[in-house]
Amino acid sequence: MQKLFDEVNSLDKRCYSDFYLSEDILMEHAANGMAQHIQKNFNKKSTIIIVCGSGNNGADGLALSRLLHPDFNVRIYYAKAPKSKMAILQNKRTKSVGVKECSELFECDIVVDALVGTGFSGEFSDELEKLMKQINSLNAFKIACDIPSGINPHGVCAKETFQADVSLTMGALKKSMFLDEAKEFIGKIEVLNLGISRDLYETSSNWHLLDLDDLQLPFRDKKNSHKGSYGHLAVASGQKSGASVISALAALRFGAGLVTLVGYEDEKSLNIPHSLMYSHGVPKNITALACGMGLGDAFSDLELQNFLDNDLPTVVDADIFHMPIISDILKREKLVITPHPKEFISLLKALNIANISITELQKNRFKYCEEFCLLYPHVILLLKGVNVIIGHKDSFFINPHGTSALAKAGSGDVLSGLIASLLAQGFEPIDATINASLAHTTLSCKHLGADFTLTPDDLIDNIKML
Ligand SMILES: NC(=O)C1=CN([C@@H]2O[C@H](COP(=O)(O)OP(=O)(O)OC[C@H]3O[C@@H](n4cnc5c(N)ncnc54)[C@H](OP(=O)(O)O)[C@@H]3O)[C@@H](O)[C@H]2O)[C@H](O)CC1
Ligand SMILES: [K+]
Repeated sequence: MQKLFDEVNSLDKRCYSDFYLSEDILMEHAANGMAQHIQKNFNKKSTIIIVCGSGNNGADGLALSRLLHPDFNVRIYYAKAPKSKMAILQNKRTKSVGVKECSELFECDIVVDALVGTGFSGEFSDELEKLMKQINSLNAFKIACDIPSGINPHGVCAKETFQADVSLTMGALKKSMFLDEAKEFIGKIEVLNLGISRDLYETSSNWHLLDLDDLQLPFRDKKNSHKGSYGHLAVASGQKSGASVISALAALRFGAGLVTLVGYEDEKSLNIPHSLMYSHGVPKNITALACGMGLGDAFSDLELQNFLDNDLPTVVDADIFHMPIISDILKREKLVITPHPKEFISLLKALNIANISITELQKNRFKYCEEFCLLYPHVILLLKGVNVIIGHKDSFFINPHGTSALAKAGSGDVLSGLIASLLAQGFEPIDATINASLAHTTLSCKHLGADFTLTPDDLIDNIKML
């Protein structure tokens, strides 16, 4: 798990005041980190264009050029004249060692984007937008200095943002790198050391990035056990029963001792897989509930109330977010909700938190998750997206490991099944949500076929490879 920050200016300032480091020392380490990355991964004599802007991001690029010259064939492209104190100083140093500039872009091995970093605001001028298009069209390997130019600290991406293969970011991870919109531009991420260990550079943070190896799987340590030792999950099975079957099968494979579909259809007409139970009411020894997937209007209000008439850990998803009963459900303890953006905006509207479009939500995912969790501190929120956000009270976790392979009907049903399975097995709701989300993305990474071929059945099948 790694810490995430809104901004790192205050962390830099702490280095000056508490550790007696100067801006120059920090910048030299930033540039040296980038130089080491290039020296490790590319042949000497590779041709490198460093596109520099007027602020300290440009200054980082200028310092990098000095460190790589003359071992590499470096050219500076001045997109804007050096303006900040450090950019002017670095430019003098660069010129004094004889780094050459270029007035036009050309095909090269590496292009480094040091046009603008965390100081970006507004939009690019037409001229810079055209330049960025040109840079993006180069075949060169693309390295973003700190953050791709065009992503601002609030995560809003410019119309033409640098498309990095790798972002070499200074000191600590910034939250803006993990907005869904940024996923297209950010590439791989490496954090560079600024002359002090990352542990000392970083302060505390309520936001964390989940690593795949944070995953904790169910562990069967009891030798003298039976199916009841691992929980009994009830899944509401409604109009589109396939969704509940997917959830139930995922839950069973992920370790729940017993999974029962609860519905009011004729069992024989449904063709239920033989590993699942089917019941017209909630069995007595249930340890967790899952509700909403494919539910439609199959349950009467009374049937739904009966299903939920207990204080068991519960995960709700899909159709339930559009039903009036959601406001009662949100009063439950041990509740996990897993909306996708469209469901979340409908929920925010129903709860009078905000009346916003999906675009507005996607640009401000962090803010709206925080607002919801402040008002519903007992609920675990999992907001779906390419970078999943999990929130509880004032703690937030981002799972960035999802891929477009998961963009398929039924993926969400698998996720709710995984969460429900861990709830049934006794995991705390926040741990169930984090671990199920990590397992879900790990399952998609284990898929051997092309990404477009992944189905919910593959995900369930892959659970045995965890
Ligand atoms: N710990 C660290 O993160 C460290 C980071 N360092 C590097 O410093 C930058 C941040 O430097 P800063 O000078 O604050 O900001 P930038 O260089 O990113 O941006 C400011 C310049 O960008 C120009 N700008 C802003 N918006 C636009 C725009 N829409 N179009 C064009 N240009 C824009 C602005 O120009 P003006 O003419 O408007 O003034 C500024 O000149 C950080 O990202 C790191 O790379 C240090 O190395 C220390 C450690
Ligand atoms: K940049």
